[in-house]
Amino acid sequence: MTVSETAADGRSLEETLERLVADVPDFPEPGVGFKDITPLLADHAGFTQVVEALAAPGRDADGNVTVTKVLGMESRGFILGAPAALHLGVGFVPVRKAGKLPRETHAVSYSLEYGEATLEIHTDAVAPGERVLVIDDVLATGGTAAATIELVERCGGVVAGVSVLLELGFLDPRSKLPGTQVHSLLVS
Ligand SMILES: O=P(O)(O)OC[C@H]1O[C@H](OP(=O)(O)OP(=O)(O)O)[C@H](O)[C@@H]1O
Ligand SMILES: Nc1ncnc2[nH]cnc12
Repeated sequence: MTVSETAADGRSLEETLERLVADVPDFPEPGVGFKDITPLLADHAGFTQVVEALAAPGRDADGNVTVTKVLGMESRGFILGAPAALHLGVGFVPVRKAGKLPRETHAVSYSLEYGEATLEIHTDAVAPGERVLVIDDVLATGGTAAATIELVERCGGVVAGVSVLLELGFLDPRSKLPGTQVHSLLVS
C-alpha cells in the first residue's frame, strides 16, 4: 500500500521515495541490495513528508491521535521515530542494541542471517495497556520488528501498528508479524 500525500515540493510520496532512496548493490555484502535513506534525510521536504506519513497510523480516521508513545529501533528507527513522535505530540521510546540502556531492561534476542542480535527496552518505558506505534526505516526479514513487538508485550503494552518506509516483500517479513498491523510506505 502506498500513501500518496504530496510534499511541499509537490511530489507524491512515491516520487519522493523513488527519487531520494538510493539502491546500493552488494552492501554490506555481495547479494544485498541496500536501501540507503540518507539522501531522503538530507532533503527537508522529503524528510518531512515521510515522517508525517510514517506517523499517520498513529491517528484514527478523524485525525485523533490513538497512541501515547512512538518506539524506534536503533539506529535508523531513531532518526524517523523521534520526529514522528513530536509530530503526533507524544513521547519517544528508544529500542536499543544490547548493553546501551543504563537501567533495568527487557531483552529479546533474534537470529540474523549470520549470528544473532539483541534488542532491549527499559522495563518502565511502556506502561501496561499503553498503545504504541513502532517505526523503522526498513522491514526486511521482520526479525527486528518481531523482537520489538515482543519487548512491548513484555512491558504489558499493545502495539497499535508497525510503520515503515520500505518493506522488502520478497523476504516475507509479515510471516514473522502475525496479527500485527503493518503499514509500509513502499513495498519492493
Ligand atoms: O527486518 P530485519 O531483517 O530485522 O532488518 C531490518 C532492520 O535492519 C536495519 O537495522 P540495522 O540494525 O541493521 O542497522 P542500523 O543500525 O543502521 O539501523 C534496519 O534499520 C531495520 O531496523
Ligand atoms: N536491504 C536493506 N537495506 C537497508 N537496510 C536493511 N536492513 C536489512 N536489510 C536492509
